[in-house]
Amino acid sequence: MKYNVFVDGQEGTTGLKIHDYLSKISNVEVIKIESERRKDNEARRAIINEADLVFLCLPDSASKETVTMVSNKKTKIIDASTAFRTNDEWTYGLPELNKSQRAKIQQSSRVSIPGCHATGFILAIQPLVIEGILPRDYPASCYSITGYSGGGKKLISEYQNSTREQLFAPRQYALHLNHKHLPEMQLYSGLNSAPLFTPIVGSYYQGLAVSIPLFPKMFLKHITVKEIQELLAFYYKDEQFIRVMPYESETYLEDGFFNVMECNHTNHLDLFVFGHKDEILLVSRFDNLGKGASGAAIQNMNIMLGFDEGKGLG
Ligand SMILES: NC(=O)C1=CN([C@@H]2O[C@H](COP(=O)(O)OP(=O)(O)OC[C@H]3O[C@@H](n4cnc5c(N)ncnc54)[C@H](OP(=O)(O)O)[C@@H]3O)[C@@H](O)[C@H]2O)C=CC1
Ligand SMILES: CC(=O)N[C@@H](CCC(=O)OP(=O)(O)O)C(=O)O
Repeated sequence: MKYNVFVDGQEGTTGLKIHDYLSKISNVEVIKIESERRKDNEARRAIINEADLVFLCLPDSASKETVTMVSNKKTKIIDASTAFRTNDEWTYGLPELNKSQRAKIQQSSRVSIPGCHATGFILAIQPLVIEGILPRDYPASCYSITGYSGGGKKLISEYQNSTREQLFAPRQYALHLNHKHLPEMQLYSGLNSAPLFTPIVGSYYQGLAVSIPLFPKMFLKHITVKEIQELLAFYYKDEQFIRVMPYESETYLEDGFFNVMECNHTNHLDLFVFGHKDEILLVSRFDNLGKGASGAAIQNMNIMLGFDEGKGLG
């Protein structure tokens, strides 16, 4: 059986990458809209209601409007925007979140893809909350380094068409401490409040690493840094896309430097545990366009349509 799949936002960064993945999956038929009609609501409404599954790769406001156009009860939606991630009528598309999330995704017809920074934070921290190591009122913080493709066509164009010297240096942003991923970071980490989060964009296309400092003296239980690594490795042992690196992760550094681009062009997320008895640094590394967006969208599609979860992602 072939499924009709439509990508709304087909010419955007996330949409183009989803098309790349779809081209490797035989049992989907990709329906496209003529380029000049891609913002024509009547054309979009018709095609959306013809499709078995639609990816929305649009700004939040356009996603919200588009969802109101769906009248075919059989049409499944996967939304890449921030619009529905904490909406309880939608399922959070992070299959590795806990033992029941995959089944929820499979049964759902409305799935929201997690934010890229949020993916890295939640997957690193929530096992420690669930296992009663981190108190729910832990004052968490994290910073994230991302390639500029995370900002979509506009930021890509700024980086690729400007010679402004300041673009060569890493740039912090969201310094009002109100980044749009905070609500989902709080809700799905299990913490009582959102972390203090500072993202940094660098002068490279793709690749992301979220770093989370932890202070064991604030833990609820005594646990060594090596045991934290073992706990994460056990928690994710059956997950094909999550790799928990051995504790002596320094061997994965290059002359002492971390390579933020190592997971690029894959759907993998690598988790590292650095530190010693008084200070721990968790780092999750992945491709912002892979597990951080389009790869995650395909993984969710595979679950929703009953395909092998890694189909097209290899
Ligand atoms: N880039 C990334 O790493 C990630 C992005 N996301 C999210 O995915 C969504 C898409 O992001 P991204 O691909 O980066 O963004 P882009 O800006 O690269 O692409 C957005 C696309 O949406 C189209 N579009 C905008 N408004 C409308 C509308 N009203 N009707 C139809 N099409 C419209 C644009 O058209 P046009 O071609 O005319 O510009 C463009 O093709 C966003 O919500 C973003 O936050 C999520 C995770 C990561
Ligand atoms: C460099 C840059 O601007 N990155 C974006 C990446 C996140 C993104 O696209 O947001 P959603 O996943 O929520 O859609 C940001 O931090 O806002």
